[in-house]
Amino acid sequence: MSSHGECITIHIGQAGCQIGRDCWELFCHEHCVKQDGTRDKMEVSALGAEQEDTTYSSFFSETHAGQHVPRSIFVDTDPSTRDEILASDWRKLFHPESILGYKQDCKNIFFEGRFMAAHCKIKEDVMDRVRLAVDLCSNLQGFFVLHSFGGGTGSGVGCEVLHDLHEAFDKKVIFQPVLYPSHRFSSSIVEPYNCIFSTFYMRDVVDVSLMLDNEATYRVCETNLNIKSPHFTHVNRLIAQTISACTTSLRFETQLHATLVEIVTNLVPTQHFRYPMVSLAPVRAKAKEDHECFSEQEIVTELFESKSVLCDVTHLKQNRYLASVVLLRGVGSRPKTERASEGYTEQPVEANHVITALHTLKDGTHRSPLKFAPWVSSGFKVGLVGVAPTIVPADTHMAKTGRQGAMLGNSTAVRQLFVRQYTKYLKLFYRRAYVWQFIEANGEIDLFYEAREGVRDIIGHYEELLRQCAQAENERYDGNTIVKVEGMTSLVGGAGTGRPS
Ligand SMILES: Nc1nc2c(ncn2[C@@H]2O[C@H](COP(=O)(O)OP(=O)(O)OP(=O)(O)O)[C@@H](O)[C@H]2O)c(=O)[nH]1
Repeated sequence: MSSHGECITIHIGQAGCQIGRDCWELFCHEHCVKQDGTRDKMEVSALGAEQEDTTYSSFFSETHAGQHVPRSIFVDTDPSTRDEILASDWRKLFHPESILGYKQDCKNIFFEGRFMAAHCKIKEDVMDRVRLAVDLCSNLQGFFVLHSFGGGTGSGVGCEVLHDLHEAFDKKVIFQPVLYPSHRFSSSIVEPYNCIFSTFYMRDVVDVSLMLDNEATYRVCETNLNIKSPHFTHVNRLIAQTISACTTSLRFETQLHATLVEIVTNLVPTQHFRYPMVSLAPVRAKAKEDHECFSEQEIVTELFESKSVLCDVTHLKQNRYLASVVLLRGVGSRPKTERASEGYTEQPVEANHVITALHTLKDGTHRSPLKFAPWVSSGFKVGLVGVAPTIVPADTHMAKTGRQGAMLGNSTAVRQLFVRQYTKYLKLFYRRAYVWQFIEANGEIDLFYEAREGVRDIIGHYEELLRQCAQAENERYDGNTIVKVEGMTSLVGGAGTGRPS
């Protein structure tokens, strides 16, 4: 039994399942679970203090045979995802019936996904597996539902599953890491339709949508990991590392608690603003492995820099944070003169240092201070775990560091993602381009208008919030950007950030 309560992960569609596989591979390495699901006793005892830590049972259930089974469900309409998992080295890890595959994909169409979910028994199958997984929990915390908004399965099947999940377990947290379609790296022309429908239909059934996109993740792979032309393997490993950093306080004994409920409570001031971005730091190339050590101050500062954020937003400093959750893990930094072999003793990350670092960032004395909405007085939730991050052996690009942090930041900057997809949607819909395919897949033209209005409302809430911030700070909102009364500095200007007409 887990002291924190259990979490069930659901991976939907190709992107959700592929990233899910990488997440579980990493979790297994972190908790010394081997490919066949047994725990490596030698590795566990080498970890010392971690030996007694059974918190990992929040993500793994243990059978009488000593097998550790992920509390997870994989579902894709395309049969190849299931076949790939069952042919991989990790096939013994997963319960075979928790990997669901069907006959054909959803052709990139949201309504096809919804139709298949209802008529091919997909959501019944998923909910059956969910109920079985819930029966194995003694104190379920909630669900992680990982999928993309660009494909038909991730969006359409995801939407149906989330509605059922919300209805059946309305008291449990639903935490949704979302791969939002990105500016340049889209794989289909109808992604804006899928994305706007998903954003609209899932807005009331999920507690938190953690926004990630391929564009920013590719950029971090290129700039921080020095990978010349990254592909999904690299991107997925980085996303898995980020999700791992976001869940450490749920899987390890903590020095400072951050349960799923606490994370959501602190992060979401109102239901309108529940789209935090996420960042990971430090992310360094292997070649720099022994050349840097990281203090709490450095990690915290880097977490709030736009180069560390895994969704493609600009003008971070000119936007406003509503809340943020900082999750740090690791042992002491490794100054060059104090290598382990030379009597170096491990010091856990210090809670006081982290909190001081956060306040320095906020109080205006820092070289690039953070700006919160004027009525937010504290704004930080901190979680700490004294276990160093792990890199999977196959990852030859990322340096192993003794410490790592993730930041979930609820910022008005996220509005840019909605605006970009909304603008693309309007351009396509103005010409009624590709609409017939959505209608043929059981969509209705009215739903296009409804979704458009719904997402416009979401964007409108962020704009109203910025207007209120401007008023409270004695600045001026000019209908599109906010300008300083003195000095006329643009607050939210920049390409792709304005509101579409
Ligand atoms: N990071 C990452 N993105 C992916 C991966 N596979 C697909 N994507 C992105 O996800 C979006 C498409 O979603 P998919 O998950 O492939 O599609 P699906 O949900 O399976 O839907 P259908 O193919 O229509 O059944 C595109 O923006 C792709 O660029 C992956 O393994 N990793």
